[in-house]
Amino acid sequence: MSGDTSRIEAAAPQPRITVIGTGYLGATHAACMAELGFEVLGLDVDPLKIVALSRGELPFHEPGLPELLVKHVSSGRLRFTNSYREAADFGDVHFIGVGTPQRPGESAADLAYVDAAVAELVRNLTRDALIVGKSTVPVGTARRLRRLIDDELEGRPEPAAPRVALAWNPEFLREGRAVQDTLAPDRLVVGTDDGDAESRALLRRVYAAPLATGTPLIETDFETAELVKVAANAFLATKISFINAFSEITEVIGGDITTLADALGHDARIGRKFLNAGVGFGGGCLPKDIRALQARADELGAGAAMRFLTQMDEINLRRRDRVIHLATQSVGLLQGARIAVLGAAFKPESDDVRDSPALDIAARLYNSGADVTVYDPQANRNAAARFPRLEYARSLEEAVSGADLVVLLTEWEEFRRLRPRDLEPLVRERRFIDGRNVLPAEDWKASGWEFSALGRRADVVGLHEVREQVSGADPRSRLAPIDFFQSLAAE
Ligand SMILES: NC(=O)c1ccc[n+]([C@@H]2O[C@H](COP(=O)([O-])OP(=O)(O)OC[C@H]3O[C@@H](n4cnc5c(N)ncnc54)[C@H](O)[C@@H]3O)[C@@H](O)[C@H]2O)c1
Ligand SMILES: O=c1ccn([C@@H]2O[C@H](COP(=O)(O)OP(=O)(O)O[C@H]3O[C@H](CO)[C@@H](O)[C@H](O)[C@H]3O)[C@@H](O)[C@H]2O)c(=O)[nH]1
Repeated sequence: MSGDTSRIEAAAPQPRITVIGTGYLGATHAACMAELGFEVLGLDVDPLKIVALSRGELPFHEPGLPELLVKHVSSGRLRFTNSYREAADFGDVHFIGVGTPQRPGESAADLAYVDAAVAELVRNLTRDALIVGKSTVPVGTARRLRRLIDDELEGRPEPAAPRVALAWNPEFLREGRAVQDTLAPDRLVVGTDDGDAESRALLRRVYAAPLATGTPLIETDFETAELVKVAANAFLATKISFINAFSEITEVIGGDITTLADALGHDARIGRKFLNAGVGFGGGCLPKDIRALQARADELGAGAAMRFLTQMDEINLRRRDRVIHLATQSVGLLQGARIAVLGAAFKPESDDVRDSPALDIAARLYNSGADVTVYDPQANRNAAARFPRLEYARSLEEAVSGADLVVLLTEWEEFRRLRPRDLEPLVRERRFIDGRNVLPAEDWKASGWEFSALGRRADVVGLHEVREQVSGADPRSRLAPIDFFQSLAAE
């Protein structure tokens, strides 16, 4: 892709670009725009982020991005600021990539950051500009922002009033593959009002490089563009929950969930991707986006159509309960058990712990009295900021030392390569739960491990054996075993 940039550089003058909000999405977008040959200014309200980025230091983990950041900060093509005035004076095209998190205690998205960013930008604009929304928003947001922009401009003296256009260009990048997904996306979607030809033409110039290599471009209205984004995430979440729903069946009756997924995936109409059964989806996108979609559909009086998403969410969250249940069955009593949790990020190749199944499970095990040590190759710092009371190990070996149970919850390559003999000299008990279905169960069982995985019938000590273990010499037997058996019976 970078091979195409010389042609773009030659075609001066290029529009100057600002990216407002320099988190996972915005920092990636800004660096990739610079890679495509544009002069770029990134803006964020977080002063620490701006200081770090201006020094060429990426404040999060994303493969390939540090190199691009250093390259373009050094060349001067990529700069960062916290001044809206500077951004408004600089840019022809302003991408909005601020957060749209779930509102605390509600399902709906919090649009306060998007509204504030657009309002602040427009307030400072004295020249014509195209504002391009990239944040994931509920359908109807762009049309509402159009009115907000018009209201903001109303009353300005005529010669000074700039012309401000708006387009919606949702982002589909995945964390861990953000650079590739931005430079060579599967598709580009651009929503405009009334077929706004000028904005479309400008964005075709911005995206000339990916378009030249055949990236499909879908030019449509605001509503369709907004909906493509949330529909894509809803579909992906549904695929994951679909296979995980079958896990609940195979866990009872037997069967192999991975073989089932492989067999389904051979049907080209279904496809194998996103059918990996395990502890399910987390992160800063899929969970909040399906909840926000359900909430928006409810507001629009179309809630019944999206009700299945609530079920997808429930299936997803039940996977976390299943791990707690397996862990309890395995160690007999969580109170005092030493549990090593491998993984804290919501997925490998990311340090993002937003709504991470791994970290949620680790915290729940801890809250049930287990002595939990977490190890993640990249996310320990973010995890510790969220749950400072958990223990964090600097290595896999340190995490599993003396463990009564090892639980794999994020499938980093380092964990996928694990073999029984790597852990045997370190653990206290040979017990393993594979929460991502990435290890060969038979090898572990053959080495004498009690090994269970999601989507497979539990192969852990049964209730009878648990009873014996707890009433035996184990000091944990003093911790209310009666309550424990009653709670098991109640399940
Ligand atoms: N992370 C992804 O993989 C991804 C992919 C596609 C879409 N999205 C969407 O992109 C948006 C951003 O997600 P993210 O993961 O990058 O979030 P993030 O929290 O990493 O980054 C958001 C940034 O916006 C900044 N910000 C907040 N208010 C601001 C304001 N008024 N002006 C300037 N900066 C402001 C924050 O300080 C933060 O740095 C969300 O809508 C998300 O759903 C994210
Ligand atoms: O078969 C699978 C695939 C994924 N996951 C989990 O699903 C979550 C999301 O994974 P992924 O979609 O790869 O990560 P994100 O970076 O959150 O990307 C999603 O969310 C982004 C933000 O909206 C979109 O831009 C992307 O297209 C969309 O894939 C993670 O917890 C994964 O562990 C599974 O459990 N099983």
